[in-house]
Amino acid sequence: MTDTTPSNNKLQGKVAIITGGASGMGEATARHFAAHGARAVVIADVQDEKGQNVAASIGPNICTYVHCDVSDEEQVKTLVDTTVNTYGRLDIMFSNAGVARATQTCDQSVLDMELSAYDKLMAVNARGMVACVKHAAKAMVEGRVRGSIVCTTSVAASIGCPKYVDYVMSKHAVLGLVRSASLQLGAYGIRVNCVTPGAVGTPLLKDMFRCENDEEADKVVESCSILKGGMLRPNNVADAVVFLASGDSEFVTGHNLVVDAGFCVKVG
Ligand SMILES: NC(=O)c1ccc[n+]([C@@H]2O[C@H](COP(=O)([O-])OP(=O)(O)OC[C@H]3O[C@@H](n4cnc5c(N)ncnc54)[C@H](O)[C@@H]3O)[C@@H](O)[C@H]2O)c1
Repeated sequence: MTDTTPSNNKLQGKVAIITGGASGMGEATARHFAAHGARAVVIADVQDEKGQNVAASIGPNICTYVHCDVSDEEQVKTLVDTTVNTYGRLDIMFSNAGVARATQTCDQSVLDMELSAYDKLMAVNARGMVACVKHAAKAMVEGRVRGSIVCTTSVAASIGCPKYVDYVMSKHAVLGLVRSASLQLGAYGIRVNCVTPGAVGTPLLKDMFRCENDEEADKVVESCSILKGGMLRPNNVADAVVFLASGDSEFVTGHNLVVDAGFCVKVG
């Protein structure tokens, strides 16, 4: 008989990697994973001091920080190999690292697109994502783990924008990756899903919308929300990632879980 008792330990004993875990939604998810009983949470990021502080605050017995630039496949492979060597397996990959733009001077509209900036952004947001899915999946197949891979895309994957063409393209690419990978990895019992956050007041959003402070970021978040009476925060996205990472979504794969306070309904 299925146990229907609600559980706060949805990830008991699991080993997880979170890219972009030093900040924003990755950081919130690292805290949620630990609170849900994960045995090991490995934060991978390029912001070393921030990442080390987050890991220390969660607790060194559960959480560790590893420097990993996801645009470098070797670093991603080393991250996954080290995790498996240390903890014996990999159950969850939350591939979440991303950047809003690669240059401060250009908004990347079609007519003034800087292709060198496009290359840099795609190297993180698209190439980095596929490197994480590839190496996590290989470790899960080799370890015979029916794991869960979750990728962060964006509402930008479902709309066109007057600027940030490279960002919009990179997030469309994540949807294609998740759909193809879920099809190919289903044979091994590995699930691949994505989470689509709406506007959330993180450093990335502040950079994209050139917000000077939290109040300006909150205004952007509010203007993107049709659900009033609250503000979409990193924790709300982390709740969705816990669902996709845990047995609660045992037969969910190839899915795009939208957590956007209604933004997509409004625009589209
Ligand atoms: N904030 C939003 O409104 C929003 C909306 C939709 C989607 N997203 C997506 O959510 C994800 C998380 O972003 P966030 O909003 O929490 O922003 P954030 O800036 O707080 O976190 C992003 C993290 O990714 C890390 N990172 C950047 N480049 C990296 C690299 N090459 N290798 C490893 N780590 C790298 C950063 O150092 C940072 O810690 C991103 O993929 C972003 O595109 C954000």
